[in-house]
Amino acid sequence: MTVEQPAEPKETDDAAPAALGELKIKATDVNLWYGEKQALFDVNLEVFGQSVTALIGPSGCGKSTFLRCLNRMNDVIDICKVKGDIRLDGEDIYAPEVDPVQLRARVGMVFQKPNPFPKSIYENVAYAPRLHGLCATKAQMDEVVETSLIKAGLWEEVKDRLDAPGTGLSGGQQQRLCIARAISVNPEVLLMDEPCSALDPIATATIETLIDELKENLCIAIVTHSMQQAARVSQRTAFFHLGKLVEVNDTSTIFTNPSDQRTQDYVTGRFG
Ligand SMILES: Nc1ncnc2c1ncn2[C@@H]1O[C@H](COP(=O)(O)OP(=O)(O)OP(=O)(O)O)[C@@H](O)[C@H]1O
Repeated sequence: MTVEQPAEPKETDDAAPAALGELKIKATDVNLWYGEKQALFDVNLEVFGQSVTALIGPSGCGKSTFLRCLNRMNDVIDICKVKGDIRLDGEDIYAPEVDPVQLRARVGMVFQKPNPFPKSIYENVAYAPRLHGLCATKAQMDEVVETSLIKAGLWEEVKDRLDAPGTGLSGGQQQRLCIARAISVNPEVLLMDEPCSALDPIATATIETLIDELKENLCIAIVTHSMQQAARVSQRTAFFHLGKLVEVNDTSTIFTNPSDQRTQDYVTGRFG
């Protein structure tokens, strides 16, 4: 993947209420191509801490592609080229000196399909802290594993079987295990790409409650196909269409009084 910087990054004109917390990520003029095909066009978006930003829009509009720009997961796609400027706490995440592995410890990700490693529950959570050398002793690691599982709302269900395979858990438990794995290295941002699409309504409700709790200490960006979910879990919503960010605003405004007709049509179910 190659990355080019725009000559003069433009300011975005999003005004965000102070209640959303500090500006965490600022994406300016992001354009992205898969080979010859352009998938993102001049996307400008600010993401704030201690809040949830939902990315919505019809299938193929670029939501997941944009989300993957935020922790450089697109780097692994050879044909992918990103142009633009993305800053985390003011630092350019595409700068040559930035190590993508370190970046992904700060900006964790949870995927659509729960994907625990074929290892024990304990080892799933311990993997990243070990990779990053965060724990000097077994006792410290035990504490990180327990704390992460508590924060992910899974501890009570698994504390007596930490050596059992993570893949043996139910789908909803596996997804919470993946969340525990992602938060085990204390990320500042958590990216969630349709985290509930493979789950039943009860497991979905559990994850949504968890998202609400996690946002107290985390900046969360979530891609969702469910407008009900976006309305339930997010404070801000960004509507994408054909690779463009059409509008972003507080969630209630997007759902009740959007400024663009395309947003109106999408949130009222006229297309998508
Ligand atoms: N690895 C890839 N190689 C080539 N094209 C891709 C790749 N990933 C995505 N695309 C294309 O980029 C565009 C945006 O895809 P993306 O998955 O980001 O959309 P999306 O809004 O998340 O869609 P969905 O809601 O269906 O998941 C689509 O046209 C898709 O076909």
